[in-house]
Amino acid sequence: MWKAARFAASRLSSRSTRRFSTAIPAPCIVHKRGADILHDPWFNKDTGFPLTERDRLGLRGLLPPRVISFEQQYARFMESYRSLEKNTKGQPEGVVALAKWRILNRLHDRNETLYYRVLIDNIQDFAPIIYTPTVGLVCQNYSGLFRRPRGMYFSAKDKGEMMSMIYNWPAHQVDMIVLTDGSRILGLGDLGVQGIGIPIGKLDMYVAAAGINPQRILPVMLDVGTNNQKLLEDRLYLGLRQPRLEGEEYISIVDEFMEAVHTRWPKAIVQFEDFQMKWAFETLQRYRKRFCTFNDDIQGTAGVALAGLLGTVRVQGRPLSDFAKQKIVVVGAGSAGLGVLNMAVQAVARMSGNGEAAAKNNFFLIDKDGLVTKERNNLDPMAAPFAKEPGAIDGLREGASLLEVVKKVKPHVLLGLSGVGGVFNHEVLKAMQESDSTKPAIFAMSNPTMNAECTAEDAFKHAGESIVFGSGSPFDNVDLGNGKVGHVNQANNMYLFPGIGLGALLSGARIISDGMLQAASECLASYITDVDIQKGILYPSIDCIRNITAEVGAAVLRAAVAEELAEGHCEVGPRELMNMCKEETVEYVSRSMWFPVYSPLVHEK
Ligand SMILES: NC(=O)c1ccc[n+]([C@@H]2O[C@H](COP(=O)([O-])OP(=O)(O)OC[C@H]3O[C@@H](n4cnc5c(N)ncnc54)[C@H](O)[C@@H]3O)[C@@H](O)[C@H]2O)c1
Ligand SMILES: O=C(O)C[C@H](O)C(=O)O
Ligand SMILES: [Mg+2]
Repeated sequence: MWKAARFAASRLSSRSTRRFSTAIPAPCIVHKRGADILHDPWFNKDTGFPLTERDRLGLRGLLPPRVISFEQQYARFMESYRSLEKNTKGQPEGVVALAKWRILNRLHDRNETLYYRVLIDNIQDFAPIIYTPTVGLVCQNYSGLFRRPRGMYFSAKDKGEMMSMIYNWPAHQVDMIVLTDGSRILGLGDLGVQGIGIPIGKLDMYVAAAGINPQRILPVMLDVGTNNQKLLEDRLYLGLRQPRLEGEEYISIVDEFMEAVHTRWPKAIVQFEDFQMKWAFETLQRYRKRFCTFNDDIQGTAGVALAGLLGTVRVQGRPLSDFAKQKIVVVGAGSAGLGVLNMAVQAVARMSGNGEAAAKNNFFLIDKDGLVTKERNNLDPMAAPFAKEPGAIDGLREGASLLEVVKKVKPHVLLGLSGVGGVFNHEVLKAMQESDSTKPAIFAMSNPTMNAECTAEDAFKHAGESIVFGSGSPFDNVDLGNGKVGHVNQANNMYLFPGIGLGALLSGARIISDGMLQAASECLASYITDVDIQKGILYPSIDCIRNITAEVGAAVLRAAVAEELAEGHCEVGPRELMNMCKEETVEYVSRSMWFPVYSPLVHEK
């Protein structure tokens, strides 16, 4: 439905933004003419070009004569989307999902203003298409789906060329870059160049949730080869047909890219996404003090999970300080699982005041070889701090199975970031009924849907109706009968990364500190009201993602100011940022968000 009120509000807010004019550009005047404008999705208004613009931009005769309003165009698109939904009813899920992705992608290719407007207004319906889970299917089928390029591709063959290549990007300013090497796409593994779908989807969320101007986003693929044999043998594969670079060769490519980006856009924020674990940690350590960068899978996920864990304590009706007493089993010792453990342990240490060593006691880490203990051969240095003394819990040996651990530990929380669908099987879920909590939490955070550790339905069916449930990809709420509903929370880093990026951008901080990330997580945790918490709701509805992002962005910005990292953005300097109270900061962040409306393309005479 057309959101007239919001439309009016956006116009009002863009007027009042003048005070801090940052993200909203002056009326956009185009230098292109005729068909070139119609083929440029940023400027194109399709049948919406008014007659004056048709006259002065050489468009007369290139369009049917009737001028259609933005509202009518919007309604027309939604009508075709709804009829596609109707016509594909009963067809296999994947076929329907890809058909929906195609219709949205065609609009994205043609008319960005209309695309982002329908995305923002229908985020609940469209996020599962442009983001997880459909984006996973899109990446898997990318070579077949490819029509037009989006973003930039830097390959191992471009070594030595990146500094000049970066100037091939047509936009003068870039604020937000999402970068992948395609090595761990969701739980789907190495998809090589096909992983570009992930940066595209994440940046769509940046536009929808954080109001980053889509002219200033850049999805990037670093193609250093692939170890996926099937892709290497696929004649349609569009990436380099060579095994992945390793060691120095690999890192020199990433170094060159980071230098090139920093040279052209020193203030751009680079989000690392879906890198295999070794490079995720290595690149984070290597760049986080030199560039404004973060790793979403390690740091964004950690913040969202921590907010969910704190919410769980509230659902149990206990004071937040009881978080230190929660026994938490983390399944998956990769970039995401270890990121969560690091942040959660720091939070416990802060709350209990007993230091990090003691804080680790209640956390248990399981990977593909079972319980991680100090007896593990070739113990990964990143996992080592969380390895248990063997026998620390009666009878639990190195490599104990998930079921054994759950039965012995009786955890308050079972949190999966393993990428393995169904690993929380019926037995494991049943064992959670013996948890020491009356309202245990089960987080099946792996993506996409088929990689979730369990389904929502199975969780409520086997672990009991009193559980709190979260999943990385969306599931429908579960009907428990007698009018009762098992609430499904989407525990996905989409609740934080847009606010982290936007807050960092507007603060003008040179780096993204732990304090800024902690502020983001705390802000999300406190967003939920006690009334929602009573219903097992840990995260707000995605429908209000812009409001959440404004709050999170403001929290990040204020943390940057408090740590004296903020250098300001555009005309808003550090002193002005410092003088803003909390409410003014939230207002500033909200008003800096770009909102899709057609801008005039010619000066009024
Ligand atoms: N919900 C979110 O916001 C979110 C964020 C980040 C990652 N994820 C998901 O988490 C998953 C893992 O991501 P990652 O970056 O940590 O991957 P990763 O490859 O770095 O780590 C995967 C870990 O799972 C372990 N594992 C594999 N099989 C297992 C099994 N049968 N039992 C227990 N552990 C097993 C591996 O040993 C490894 O430690 C992916 O599916 C990803 O989509 C979700
Ligand atoms: O992409 C997502 O939906 C979340 C996360 O970044 C992931 O890698 O699974
Ligand atoms: Mg990711």
